Amino acid sequence: MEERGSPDGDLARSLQQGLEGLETPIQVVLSPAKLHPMRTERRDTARAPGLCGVSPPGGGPDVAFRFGAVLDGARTQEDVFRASGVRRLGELALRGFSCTVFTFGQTGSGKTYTLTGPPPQGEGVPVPPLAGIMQRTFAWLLDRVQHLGAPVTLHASYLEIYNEQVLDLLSLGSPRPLPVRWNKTRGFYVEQLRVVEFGSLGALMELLQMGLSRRRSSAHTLNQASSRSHALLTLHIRRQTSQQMPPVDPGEHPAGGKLCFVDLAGSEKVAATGSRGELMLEANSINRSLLALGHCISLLLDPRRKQSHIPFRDSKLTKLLADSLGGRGVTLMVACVSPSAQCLPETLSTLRYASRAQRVTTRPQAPKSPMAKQPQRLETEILQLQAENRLLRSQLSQMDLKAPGFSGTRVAWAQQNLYGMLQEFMLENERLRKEKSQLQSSRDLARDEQRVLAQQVHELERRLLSTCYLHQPPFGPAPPCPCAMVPAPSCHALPPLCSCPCCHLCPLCRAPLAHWACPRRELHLPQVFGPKAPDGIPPSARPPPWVPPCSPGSAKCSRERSHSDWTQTRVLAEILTEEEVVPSAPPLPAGPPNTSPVLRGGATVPNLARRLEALRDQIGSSLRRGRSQPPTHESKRTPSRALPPC
Ligand SMILES: Nc1ncnc2c1ncn2[C@@H]1O[C@H](COP(=O)(O)OP(=O)(O)OP(=O)(O)O)[C@@H](O)[C@H]1O
Repeated sequence: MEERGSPDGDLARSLQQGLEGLETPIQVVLSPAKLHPMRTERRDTARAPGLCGVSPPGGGPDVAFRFGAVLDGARTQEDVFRASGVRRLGELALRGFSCTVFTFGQTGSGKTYTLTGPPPQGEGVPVPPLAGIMQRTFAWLLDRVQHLGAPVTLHASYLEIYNEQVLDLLSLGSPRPLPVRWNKTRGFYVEQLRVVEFGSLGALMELLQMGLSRRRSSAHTLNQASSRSHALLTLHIRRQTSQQMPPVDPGEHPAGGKLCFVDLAGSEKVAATGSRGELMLEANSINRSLLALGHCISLLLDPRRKQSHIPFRDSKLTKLLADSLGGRGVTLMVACVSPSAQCLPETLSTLRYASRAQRVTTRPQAPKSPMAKQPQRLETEILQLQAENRLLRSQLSQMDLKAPGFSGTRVAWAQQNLYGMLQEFMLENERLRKEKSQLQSSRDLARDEQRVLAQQVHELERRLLSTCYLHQPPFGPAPPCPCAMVPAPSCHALPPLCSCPCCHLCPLCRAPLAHWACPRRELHLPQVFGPKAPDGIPPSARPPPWVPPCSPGSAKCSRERSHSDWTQTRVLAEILTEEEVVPSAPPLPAGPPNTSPVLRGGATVPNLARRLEALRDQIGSSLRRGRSQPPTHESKRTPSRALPPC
């Protein structure tokens, strides 16, 4: 059953339609207490849905009030639960809003009864299930949570404001006063308040029972179980996502939606209740805080309220209700009045209070998380993609119509042609790849051959010089053979000249000759083959003396190596080494400068053949000269050096 004009029909609907952030009035429902045997006389009747009229005590016309819903005393608790709109607040809390339900009215008007049912029947006696709005909301909420797609974590805190002190009704030890603090993100909050996680209705009911049994209540004339404190039970609702769920620190309120039930202590005339002593002190404290609340509500009604200061700091109650009244919360007020004629002045006062309160507006706003924004962003993206899709489709259809050349046959022909071309390119590519690999292996082979030849040339040069030295009288006797010296490593292309270590030394400076590195060789060579340089070219830039003269541009100089050159080189090497030489490679193309081995005098591979020819001539003439001259003393002593026997 749902009352017309109730919050279920107005507030929540407008919020769901995306009016978030717009000014939203506090919703008020009127709930007269059931006729009590002690209090009879009269009852106010609801003349029309949401409308109620009260006859003033001094007579005169009825005063009419309109609220979201008016529930007469014949209604059951289930009716009240359904008509109050509290379920819609629960929905909003699940969506991240901060929602508050508070009962207001004079003492004994049924505030506690409306929220939690009859007072506890004793310590340890369980709270009856579904006794009041709170239990019904708990049951509904936990059922709702179970049917949500995403997991939800639920926490509860429960406090009372007694004599202007905040006490934790769920504290593990005896409750002690807690400070109320403020910061920019949370607003007012109670420091060190215990926040308990629960996962079942039973667990929540236990928390409720614990709080109710601790809450201060006393008996006075108008109520046998009068609450002496304002009680605030808050459910913290947090819908989990995979990314966000950091653990809640002890004493810290979890972020997310909130559903807060506030059972205000009733205003009372001390004379009427007969309160004395501590009861009177409690009554004064209750009245002061309710006055502060009324003052804030009056100021919030001021259209210039943005400029005016709202004194929320005047009491603990107004601090903790600040967000519900003037902030971003959604608030439902259940005004409770007694049908008793004796209470008419208080009833009128309550109705006026409630009437003002329902003109107070808030700007409900759920905290925005990146995940909460995601659905909106995705929706926008989908819309953009759909628009792009439409545009492309229309362009495609226009292209088909405007371009007759793109007929089916032509397209098929073009496709076939392109396929054929592609195949050809692939074959060509394969051919080129094979050719490239052959050229690379040929190049590697030629490089190896080049290296072997260069080593052979070096070795022959060394032998030639050694021979020349031993058979030239101007050099005099050869130095003694330093056989004790460690021989230099032999060339890998040619075997060592002989086993004698002297053969591995420069005959002029005695430097090791494994790589033909005598630094003074250039100085000695002209003396061996000719004392004078006719052209004046420095020895380092001059070709070796055994290279046949070659005029620039002559055919011999420019010609490339022929097969006969390679054959001669091999034959010469085999004559000298008496061993088979590695087969020759085909003539080399000129390679990049840094890859060619740089031989003495800048000679490269094309010169090798000429140099070998010259070497052959020189060795032949040296040997002939050596045979015609008598051996020296040294050569007699060390005949192996005159002509290395290899
Ligand atoms: N609708 C109702 N049906 C039956 N009994 C009711 C109803 N409303 C209130 N009562 C009874 O009236 C008495 C006073 O109610 P309640 O304690 O809820 O008043 P209250 O407004 O909370 O008072 P206080 O401000 O002093 O705490 C209780 O005994 C309660 O059981």
